[in-house]
Amino acid sequence: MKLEGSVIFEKIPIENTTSLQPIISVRDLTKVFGQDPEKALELHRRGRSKQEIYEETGSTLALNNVSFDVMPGETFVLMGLSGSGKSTLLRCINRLIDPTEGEILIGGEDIVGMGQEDLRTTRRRKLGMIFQSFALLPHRTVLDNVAFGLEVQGVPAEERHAKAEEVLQMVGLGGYGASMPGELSGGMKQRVGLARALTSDPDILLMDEAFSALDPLIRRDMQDELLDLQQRLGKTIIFVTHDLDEALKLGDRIALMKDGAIVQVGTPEEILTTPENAYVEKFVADVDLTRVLSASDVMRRPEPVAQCTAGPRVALHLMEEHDIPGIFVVTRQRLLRGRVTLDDAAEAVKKGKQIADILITEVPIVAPDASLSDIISLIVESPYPVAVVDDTGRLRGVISRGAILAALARKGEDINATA
Ligand SMILES: Nc1ncnc2c1ncn2[C@@H]1O[C@H](COP(=O)(O)OP(=O)(O)OP(=O)(O)O)[C@@H](O)[C@H]1O
Repeated sequence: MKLEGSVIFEKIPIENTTSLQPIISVRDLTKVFGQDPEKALELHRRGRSKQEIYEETGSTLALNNVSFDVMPGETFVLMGLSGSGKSTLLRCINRLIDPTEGEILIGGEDIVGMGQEDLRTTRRRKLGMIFQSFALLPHRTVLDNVAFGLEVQGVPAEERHAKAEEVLQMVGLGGYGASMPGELSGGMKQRVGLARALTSDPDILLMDEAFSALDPLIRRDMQDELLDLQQRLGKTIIFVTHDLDEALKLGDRIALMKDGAIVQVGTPEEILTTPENAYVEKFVADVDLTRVLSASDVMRRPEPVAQCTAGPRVALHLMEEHDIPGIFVVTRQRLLRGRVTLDDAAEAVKKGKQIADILITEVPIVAPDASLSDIISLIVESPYPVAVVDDTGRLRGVISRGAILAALARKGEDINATA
């Protein structure tokens, strides 16, 4: 048996995503509300602010040169304060609002220049929309609400009801088809909204503050449900929210908006740890990092210390020399067998045992993507550093109590350093 730390911790090749085409491409999108968009745009090109443009023309520059791509299967969150342009941007994507300038490609098709017939087809086949207000028809049953889109398309009753029943099951509302919307709680109503958007099996879900009207607990349930659905169905989601916690929880990437422009696009971690300007920094200042960081963010990569055949005396010497509190033993670079502490090694030397004889096998193990808030008590209570092991059994890293504090302090410093 060999004692190895992590000589083998080469980077795992990340799935090659460069060949993927974006499912949504937004380029230089601008929207002016009001009588005089030309004048407003001209002032905008001359560098006038949103406020100045409004004062001079009475028109509102709601979107200001917005560009971004969304990849298939991604949850892309539009976040920002009230009035920053999130809803306008979302509604331009399905053309509930016509942009003033710019380009939006959905699956390579230009939706801005599309005629009404093609637009209807694209909306039906590719885009599902979910609103904060649920927008259910109060005098129709849940089943008929969910089947409504199919009914409009002329799908026969039996077929559309079967499909509606299937999606109701999917969102956890099997058996509620005969209920009326008024009999349902807010969370259930929003499940109906979700089911209705899913009936036509669109590639893209556009969600506008979809959970904002719900009680906090129900809201959390719905967020979990959405993550679960997304995992199962692989939809592309554009999710509008003004709530940073929600954005951090749901978003693969987040676009932070201000005054109609995107101020930063990045993963939740990038937004938190490398804010591009003072506005983003202020926005994320109060975030609880333990909820965002995962085990792999705070773990220390284990170093190889010795061959197992060297015996406990060598291990003891190396551990003392390098101030290593303990070693994990890894067989064939994969299987975590357990752990030897400095005391154990000293004991083994005294008794002439082999390291293999004194392995502690009940080592706490966590997954690399476990959130720090979920594992923090385990780490604090564990007498040993916790092992981070991936689903192939490979030891990816080690988290000690000190490592958490160090990581949190480091993230804090990173954030301060970018001020
Ligand atoms: N139909 C409209 N006519 C005129 N101005 C509008 C219209 N819709 C939105 N606006 C303005 O455009 C700007 C962006 O509004 P938008 O609703 O997109 O922001 P938001 O970030 O979604 O805000 P909220 O979270 O409050 O909905 C705001 O200044 C708003 O007043």
